[in-house]
Amino acid sequence: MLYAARNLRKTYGERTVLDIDELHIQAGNIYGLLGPNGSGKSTLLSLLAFLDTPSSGNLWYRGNLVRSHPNELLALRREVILVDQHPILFSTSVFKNVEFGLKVRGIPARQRKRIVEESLDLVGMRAFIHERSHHLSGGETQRLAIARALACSPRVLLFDEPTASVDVENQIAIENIIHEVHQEKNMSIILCTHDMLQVSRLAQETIFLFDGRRSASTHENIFSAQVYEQDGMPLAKLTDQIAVPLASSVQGKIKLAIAPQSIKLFPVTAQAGKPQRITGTVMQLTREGRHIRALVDMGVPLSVRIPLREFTSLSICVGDRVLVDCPAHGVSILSRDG
Ligand SMILES: Nc1ncnc2c1ncn2[C@@H]1O[C@H](COP(=O)(O)OP(=O)(O)OP(=O)(O)O)[C@@H](O)[C@H]1O
Repeated sequence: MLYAARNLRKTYGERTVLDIDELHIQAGNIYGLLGPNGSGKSTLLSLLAFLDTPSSGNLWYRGNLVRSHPNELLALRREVILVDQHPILFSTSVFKNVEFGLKVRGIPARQRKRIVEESLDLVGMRAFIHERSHHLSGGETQRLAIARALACSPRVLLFDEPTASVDVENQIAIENIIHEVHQEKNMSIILCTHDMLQVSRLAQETIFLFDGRRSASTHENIFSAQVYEQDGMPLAKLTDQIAVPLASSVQGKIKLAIAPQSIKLFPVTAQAGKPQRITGTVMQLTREGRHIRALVDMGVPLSVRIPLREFTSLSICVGDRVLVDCPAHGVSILSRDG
């Protein structure tokens, strides 16, 4: 077991922002860490990277209880490296940025040069070795940060939204790097992201956080909504134009999740029939095993999971207008006072 945690809490003043009863993370896997904004993902990553200590509860790393003694934490930080979404680089050369961690570890100069070159090769950045790091683009900066982490041969790599601020080309490059590092070096990886598709492409396991707590199921399509009644039926208003039906009657503001597999799409020529059907545009279609994941823009983005056979008979393409049906049984209320 790589990590285990019990009753792990982080509080700021009166506010508990992370409250994890139980967590087990196996070595050698890629874990996707998902959750809406403010759900505690970065807080959990900081604890797992030993950059912060919990307010209460226990964390074990490779079977040993983690204590908040500075020297012990320092030793653990050599095994676990967090690649931040906005890496802080020294305003020197790419070479010196990657070399720094090796110098700190007392690696001799000739060996350092070889390791820096190999690490830059791994991320396709060897040609930038003498560039000033502050001249790099967002994607190159992220790849340099990965090379800097890899140079130190960590046992565990943690990524905080590695592709959030990069273009598609760099996103593909970074996903390939993560995949190769995992395959070739058998490194354990925890990847915090908002991108469900990225998780399905890269991760074997998923951890989902909601309001600082672990959630048993992976909620997607999370919205804040105002509940109202129409003809005695409870509806949740997502935007001025969009409302979805609820299975139970509640009042006020709520936070809800719409299960992607419950949503039905129809060609826009089909009769709308029910008033809750909404129109949207298909923005992206991706194969996920025996399913197709469709990203539909209906004013707000909606992720839809369609069995392959059903999708084939639908014959919809990217750019098509579709009718969207979100049945009440697929809408779960996550919290009141949304
Ligand atoms: N140093 C801090 N002091 C006070 N509150 C904090 C501090 N750091 C984080 N928080 C709060 O803890 C909660 C969880 O934050 P965290 O950054 O872990 O969420 P997240 O899931 O990573 O969000 P995002 O997806 O937006 O990055 C937030 O409400 C945040 O405001």
